[in-house]
Amino acid sequence: MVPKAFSATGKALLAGGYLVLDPKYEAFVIALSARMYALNNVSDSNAGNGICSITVDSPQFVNGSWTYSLDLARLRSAGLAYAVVEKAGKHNPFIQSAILVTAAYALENGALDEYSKGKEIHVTIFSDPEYHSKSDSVRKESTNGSKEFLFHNKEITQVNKTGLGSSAGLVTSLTASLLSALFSDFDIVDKSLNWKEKVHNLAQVSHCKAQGKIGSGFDVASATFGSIIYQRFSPQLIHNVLDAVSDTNAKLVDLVDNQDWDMKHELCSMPPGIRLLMGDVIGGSETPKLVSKVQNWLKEKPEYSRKVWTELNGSNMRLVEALRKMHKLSETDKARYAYLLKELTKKNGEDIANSSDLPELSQIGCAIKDVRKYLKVMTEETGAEIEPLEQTTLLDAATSIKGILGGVVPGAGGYDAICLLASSEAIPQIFQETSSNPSFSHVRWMHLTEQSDGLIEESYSDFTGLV
Ligand SMILES: Nc1ncnc2c1ncn2[C@@H]1O[C@H](COP(=O)(O)OP(=O)(O)OP(=O)(O)O)[C@@H](O)[C@H]1O
Ligand SMILES: C[C@@](O)(CCOP(=O)(O)O)CC(=O)O
Repeated sequence: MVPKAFSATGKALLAGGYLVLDPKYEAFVIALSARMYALNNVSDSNAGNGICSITVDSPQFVNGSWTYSLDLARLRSAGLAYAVVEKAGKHNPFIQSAILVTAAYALENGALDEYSKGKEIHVTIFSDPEYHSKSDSVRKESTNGSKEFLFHNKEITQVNKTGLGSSAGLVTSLTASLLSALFSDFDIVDKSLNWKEKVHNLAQVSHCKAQGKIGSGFDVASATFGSIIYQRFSPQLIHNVLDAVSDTNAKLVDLVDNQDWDMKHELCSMPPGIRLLMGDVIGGSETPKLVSKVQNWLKEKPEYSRKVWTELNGSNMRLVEALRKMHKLSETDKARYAYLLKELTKKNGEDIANSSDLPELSQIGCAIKDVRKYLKVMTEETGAEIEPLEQTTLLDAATSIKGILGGVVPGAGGYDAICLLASSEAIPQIFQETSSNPSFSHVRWMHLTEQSDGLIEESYSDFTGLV
């Protein structure tokens, strides 16, 4: 087998936090250039017959190696939970789950038979620098200089995360890498083979299993499909598979290959010349606490909360529509488009929202203002710090800088990050202005760009010197 490398993207949920948990509403997820990579290799092993060994190495972290033995006979008779064991008893729920679920799918499709004679699959994981805090780390680059990673002197569980969805990227790229080692016809480019959908479905199941809950799945969908308008699948689909014990493998294959997931992942990207600027805010929030406060509010005030959500959803959709219109204009009227971009570098978001002569831009600015207005209502109503005062001050300060259309707290909100829409041309000027502005002293601009594709195949040789 020729070794292959796959990568999946990180994410920012620009619009649709909380609402995305309900299949009624749509959300806008931007895929970001922080990628998680999974490189595979298959070799003969000296393990006994009927045992397949899968090792996953994550060399950027101390103790980052997990080896699982798959007893294929037990896998058939007793099911997955009893047949996959990490040799040293080490725990990485996301890696274990991806192996378990992918192996069950392969077993049921006869793709593990060849491995029963003792073969070893080896996967090496790399993650781009923006996923984790940089403290106490050493940079290393590949021989051709095209990849550069941080090597930490701590275990993965001890390194601070930046909230870009490392587990979703890991599960998605690892699933692709394993499937590519197991199925000779694995191909994510040829759409007719549906492999990308299969990676997505398997990764959703694995991610839910590892987390012990069924989330909205927007992070796995965007890690696979890229920047998208996302509408979730029915949680019952995955419930049924996770609940089944003895007949899981057949149910899993049916879920992955035959069921209608009835979800939306429609490609949607930023208009050219407008960029998403992510600021990592020093501090942090606990998403589950915020979510549970919001859920209490939905129960306590069902009618009022629905009204607020209807308004918030309307604002989210106006933002998506205004961005789409700009995109279209960039193709149909290049001169007008260039003029708008020039004006954006000269004006701030507050002025733009009030500019009747720039309706294309002011629609974006007004939609962002409305999104924030309703997130603020939710903040006050629920007591969850979704857009807390400190973030309001920061976003207002950003909206008064030339070149910035406006910004929001991404995802569940809180103190983690801010997400701004800015003119690409104005970025250097924005960096300069904010570097001397005390309002931004605790903001670190992340070096990220928007990605249209989520899961892609990488060139293996780009990692020479690192593997
Ligand atoms: N490079 C990696 N190597 C090995 N395991 C990893 C790696 N990156 C992430 N993981 C696994 O994912 C876990 C982190 O997942 P978690 O869902 O807590 O964070 P996240 O996905 O980055 O955050 P968020 O959902 O808030 O964006 C780690 O504890 C580890 O089990
Ligand atoms: C609150 C929620 O809607 C978004 C959480 O997003 P993030 O983890 O803050 O990026 C939860 C979810 O969709 O799983």
